[in-house]
Amino acid sequence: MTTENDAAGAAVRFVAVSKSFGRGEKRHLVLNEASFDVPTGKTTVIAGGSGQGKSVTLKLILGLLKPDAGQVLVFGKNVAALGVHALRELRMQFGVLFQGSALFDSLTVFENVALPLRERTRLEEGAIRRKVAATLEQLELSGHEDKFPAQLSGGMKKRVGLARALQLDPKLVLFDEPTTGLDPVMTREIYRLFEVTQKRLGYTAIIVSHDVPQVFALADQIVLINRGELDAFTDAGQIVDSHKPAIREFARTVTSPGFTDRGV
Ligand SMILES: Nc1ncnc2c1ncn2[C@@H]1O[C@H](COP(=O)(O)OP(=O)(O)OP(=O)(O)O)[C@@H](O)[C@H]1O
Repeated sequence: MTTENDAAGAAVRFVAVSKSFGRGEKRHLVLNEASFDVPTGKTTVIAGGSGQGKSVTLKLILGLLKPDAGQVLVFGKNVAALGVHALRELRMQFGVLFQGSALFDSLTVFENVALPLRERTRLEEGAIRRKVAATLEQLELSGHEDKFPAQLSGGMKKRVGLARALQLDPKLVLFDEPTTGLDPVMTREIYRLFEVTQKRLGYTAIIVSHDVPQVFALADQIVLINRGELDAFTDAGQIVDSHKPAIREFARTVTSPGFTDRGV
């Protein structure tokens, strides 16, 4: 039986989690007794084909969806069992960067990044200004404080989104397709800045991405989802050895020397 103490060392733990949508013949099983741990302070990449359950996995962690069976433990807490207040407290420790960057068009770069500090802390204006300036510098956005999102390139918008996600010093940062719409150069740039900030701040990162196999280079752990099956690996080379047929099938769709060398 799983207890909260078992989760020490794992920021997130999925214990035999099942999730489906629809009923009867239309029932669609997205996760079938899926289990994996997200190690604290490390980077876990979640990959899989379209519609395989990557975003559902993130939503279960955020408490936006509840499992049909099993448990999702975040920092040792069963997310589905938390009340509104406790869930809000838990989410205070999360940073989130989703596809569209979700910037407010009517706010400047500075105000977008300052928003979480204004809404969720009691910091004084001077402290807010110093903190935002420091983050903008880390993300190479100094000098752009007074611009509006419409004046920014796609890559800059993502950087502003990342700056905002990091404002509350999160312990866990969730990235859902952080490079959507970016060219390869900007994509590399975002992942470079991700690595810089993660090294500096030490947060646990979960990245959902289609940039396979490129994104595997960032991963301490790779979680693959295909046809309801989920398997976790510490090295891309191990994927072909999965005992789960649906995962081996997904590996066949991924072209990289790591796979082809192994005859997949
Ligand atoms: N609220 C919902 N109601 C019904 N079905 C849903 C709901 N959320 C997700 N699904 C279904 O669950 C499956 C997994 O969806 P999910 O968004 O997690 O896929 P994904 O792996 O993130 O795909 P993509 O890479 O295309 O974003 C899909 O078939 C989707 O239609």
